[in-house]
Amino acid sequence: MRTNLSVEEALSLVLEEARGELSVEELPLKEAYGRVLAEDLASKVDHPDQDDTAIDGYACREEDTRSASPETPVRLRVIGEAPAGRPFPGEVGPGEAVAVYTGAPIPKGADAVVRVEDTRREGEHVLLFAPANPKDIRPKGDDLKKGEVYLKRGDLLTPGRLGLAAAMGYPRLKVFRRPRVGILSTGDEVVEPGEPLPFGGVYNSNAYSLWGMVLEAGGEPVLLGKVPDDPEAVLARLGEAGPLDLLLTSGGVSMGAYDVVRRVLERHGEVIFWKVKQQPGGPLLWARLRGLPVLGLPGNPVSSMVTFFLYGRAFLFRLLKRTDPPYRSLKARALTPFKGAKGKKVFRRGVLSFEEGLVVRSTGNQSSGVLRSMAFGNALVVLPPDQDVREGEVVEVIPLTFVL
Ligand SMILES: Nc1nc2c(c(=O)[nH]1)N[C@H]1C(S)=C(S)[C@@H](COP(=O)(O)OP(=O)(O)OC[C@H]3O[C@@H](n4cnc5c(N)ncnc54)[C@H](O)[C@@H]3O)O[C@H]1N2
Ligand code: MOO
Ligand SMILES: [Mg+2]
Repeated sequence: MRTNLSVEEALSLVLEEARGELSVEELPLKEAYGRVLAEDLASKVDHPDQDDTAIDGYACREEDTRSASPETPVRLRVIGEAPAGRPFPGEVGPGEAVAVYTGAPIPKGADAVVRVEDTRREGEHVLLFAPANPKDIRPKGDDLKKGEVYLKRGDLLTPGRLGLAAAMGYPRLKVFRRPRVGILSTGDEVVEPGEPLPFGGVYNSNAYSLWGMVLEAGGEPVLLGKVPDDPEAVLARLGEAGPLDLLLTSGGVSMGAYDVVRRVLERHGEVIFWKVKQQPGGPLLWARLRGLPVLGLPGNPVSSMVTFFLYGRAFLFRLLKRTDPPYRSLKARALTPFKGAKGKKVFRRGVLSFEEGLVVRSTGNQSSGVLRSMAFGNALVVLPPDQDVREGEVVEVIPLTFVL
């Protein structure tokens, strides 16, 4: 077992275990939203499928219209119209125009369009008060070229990408199965919300914060309930869990005599590392139990969320072969001081906003037991070991919200 690792060493040991191949399922577009593509997608079509007009107006020959102005309008004969989806069957000759509507194919013979606002219709004719512009023609394949790959295996299906898959002609998509992530809460004092709270009890918040974080990361959370600080109970509950790709436990990984998770994993599994030089989340544990990767999250509510975000989420991204990184670092100006810690990388919670540049403020009380910092913070403020940040200094921040 390794111990007292840096964040970077710990992360690389976690990612090493994300080796499995997730099976693939094929889903209709709507159900594929928020899932991860398991195949590259080449467009089945050109879009537009021929040159079309970007504006409502008149398609004509640009050379006929060069002298058009409000004082010297050009008069063309209107020989027909082309609404979107109904191409004009004939050809535009000199001195002629076809009324076209946004998205309609450009009629043969025309090479420019004048916008309807710059014209006046007079029966069979139209007066042009400005020259027609070739730039208002969208060339064939401007958006999509048939055969070109626009979506890749590992791409998260965001709203724009789901629309893109539809635009390319796909009614169904092959996506990776969502990894099943067990969430086991430990602690004699932990009580489910809704039950009466005994003296010294605490409602089980970790299971629900983690439920949301697992979903957000593309996993399928499986609540395994709560077990007391008893090794037999922990093992028995795991035996009932069904197949999992990752197990999250919360609590029981620190130094206490009742910190049972660590002892169970030492005895019945293999602990890969325990303790990372970070705060919160210092007692984090990473183990294997009968082939199942186990992330032992510290019980404090902030610690369990921050460690899942940094390690569990990254593990799931790797398993899903996601092309987007699990998180991104930005720089922001601190508008409040942030306290570092000796020998540890520190992840404070802050509110990041844009006010003449990116700025970040502390969420207030930074204790690992104060869950409101995660409920109302939107970023982690990263402090290298032994460093405090003063008001006005530039600091590394990791947004907790979705950034591609
Ligand atoms: N002597 C030492 N004591 C502690 C150390 C240390 O290094 N030396 N580390 C501290 C740090 S840092 C953390 S973090 C915690 C981690 O403790 P455990 O993982 O063993 O967790 P527990 O002791 O079971 O619980 C800690 C805390 O969290 C509350 N908790 C637990 N589960 C839940 C839940 N599902 N929902 C809400 N809250 C939960 C629990 O009641 C405790 O208050 O250890 C420090 N101690
Ligand atoms: O690491 Mo503990 O997570 O500081 O409270
Ligand atoms: Mg403990």
